[in-house]
Amino acid sequence: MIQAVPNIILHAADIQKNFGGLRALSDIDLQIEEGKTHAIIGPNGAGKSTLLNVIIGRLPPSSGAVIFDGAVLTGKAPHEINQLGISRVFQTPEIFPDLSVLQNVMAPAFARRDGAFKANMFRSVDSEVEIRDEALSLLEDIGLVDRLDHTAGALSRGDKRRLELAMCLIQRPRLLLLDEPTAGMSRHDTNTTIDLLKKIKSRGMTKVIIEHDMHVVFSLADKISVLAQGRIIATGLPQEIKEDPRVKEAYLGGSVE
Ligand SMILES: Nc1ncnc2c1ncn2[C@@H]1O[C@H](COP(=O)(O)OP(=O)(O)OP(=O)(O)O)[C@@H](O)[C@H]1O
Repeated sequence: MIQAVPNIILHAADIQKNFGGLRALSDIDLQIEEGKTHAIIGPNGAGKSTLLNVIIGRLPPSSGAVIFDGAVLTGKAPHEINQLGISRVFQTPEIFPDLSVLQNVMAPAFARRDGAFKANMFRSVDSEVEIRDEALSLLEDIGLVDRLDHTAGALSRGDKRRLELAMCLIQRPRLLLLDEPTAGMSRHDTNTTIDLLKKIKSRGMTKVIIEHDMHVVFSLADKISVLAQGRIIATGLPQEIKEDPRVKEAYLGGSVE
């Protein structure tokens, strides 16, 4: 067991990741403060998704370690990392397409309660009043409560993404990782999602968010790290990042306003 640093819930320490001859991540040292929203930004191919995949155990680092609340995650399977309290919203939503919207949100709550999914989990669904109420409240938050009995597979891509977010939230993770949570959404849906993520923040959940949309980043982030060519070139408060010449250069004239 490694000593937990106060307020730091996650520490990716000295991470390198190689794909054959390509070094995708170099000398990564990322510290995430509990209860905060930490955005990771950077140009295409900078290594953002690779870093997220290393954190959630989908990719082993070539060297270095990821520490969550004093426990080393490196070497653990993704489901073990999930059980420790880390959830991730994917770029491509991972939902149960044949189940209803409500059943999709309730399913992870049964897993949370029982420690595993069960084949008969919906048999006594009506007696699971608390789980149902929690799911309905989340569906209200994401604006899907009027479609709770629709088949999830028939939802639009943006709605599927918000559904997946509700499926993560009902697990009550301590750390939520969001990989471009508003990609492909209309401006209206993006703003609904920003409002929802602000609401979660008031509940004290820690979030790491990868995002290209600077409106989303600057609406939500307490802290921002900038990745370029596999290295963190800057970490700071949003205003510091906006004014950092290294960041402007990494975007090659692109705007971080
Ligand atoms: N499984 C893989 N095998 C080989 N190379 C990979 C693999 N995954 C990513 N890469 C390479 O690693 C580098 C970082 O990719 P990554 O997807 O992490 O970047 P990103 O910052 O998430 O990009 P984007 O913003 O476009 O999603 C890129 O050069 C990419 O081609």
